[in-house]
Amino acid sequence: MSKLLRKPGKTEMRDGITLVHDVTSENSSLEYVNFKMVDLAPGATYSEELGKQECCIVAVTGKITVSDKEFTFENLGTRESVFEKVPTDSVYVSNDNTFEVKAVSQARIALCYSPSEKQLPTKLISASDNGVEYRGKGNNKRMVHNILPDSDPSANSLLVVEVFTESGNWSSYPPHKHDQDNLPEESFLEETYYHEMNPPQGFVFQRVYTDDRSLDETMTVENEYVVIVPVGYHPVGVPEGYTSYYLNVMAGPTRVWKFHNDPDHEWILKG
Ligand SMILES: O=C[C@H](O)[C@@H](O)[C@H](O)CC(=O)O
Repeated sequence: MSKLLRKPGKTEMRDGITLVHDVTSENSSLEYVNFKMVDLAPGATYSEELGKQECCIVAVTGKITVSDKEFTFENLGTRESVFEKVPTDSVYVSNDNTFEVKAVSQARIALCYSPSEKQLPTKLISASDNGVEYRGKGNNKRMVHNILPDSDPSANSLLVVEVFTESGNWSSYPPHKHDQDNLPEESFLEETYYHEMNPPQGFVFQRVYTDDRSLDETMTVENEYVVIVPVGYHPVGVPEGYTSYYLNVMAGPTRVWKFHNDPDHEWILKG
C-alpha cells in the first residue's frame, strides 16, 4: 500500500476515546501538517497541551464542548453525518495553550495542527462563519466549506477546508500543486486529505504526482482513509453513484494558498 495512504485505526486511548488517525512528523514525511481524527463516546473528555503548534478542532460529527484556559464553547457541532452537507463548528487554539474537548453526544473530532510561535487568541469558528464556495463546471463541480482559509487571519500557518464532490465529478481538478516556496507564483503547503464516502462502501481514486514523475502514486481511497500530500498534484475522481467528502489540512512556511495548475490540463479551464 502507498506510503501516502493511511487506513483508519481504532486505537482505544482511554475509556470512550478512540484514535482513528494520527499523522505526525515522526510517522510521515510531513514537517508542517499534523492531523488526528478522534472518536469520543458521550461524556468522554479529550485534552491536550499545545507546545509550538496551533490547532483547529473541527466538530466533524456530533456535539462537543470545547474549552481552553479562558473560554468554554458549549454544544458545538451541527450534524450527525458530514453528508448532511452543512458547515460545522470549529475552534482555533494557538500555541502554548491547552484545550479540552468533551463529547455531549457521540462525536468525531478532527485535530488539525501546524507550527505556531506567536500566540493568537482562541477563536470560535461558527458554522455560519464558514464561507461556502461552489467551484468548477461540467464534471468538475464541487462545494467547499472554508473553515480556516488564508483570508482569515486567525491562524499563523494553518489552513482548513472541507470539500464535497458529487457522483461522477472530479475535484482538486484540473490537477494543481502548491509545493514550491516561490510566491507570488506558488506557495509551499503540505496537505492531508481525510476522506469519507456516501454510501460508505464507495471509493475514489486520488493521484499524487510530480512534474518529473519522481512521485506518481494513484490510490484507491476508501471510507475514512487519509491521503498525505507532501508535494505534487493531487486530483480526486469520484465514481458514479457516490458522494465524496474530504477534510483538508494545509500548512507551510507562508500561510498563502497559491497553487499552480498542471499545464498539461489547464486548457480544461478555458473551455
Ligand atoms: O489545495 C487544496 C485542496 O487540494 C482542495 O481543497 C482543493 O482545492 C479542492 C478543490 O478546489 O477541488
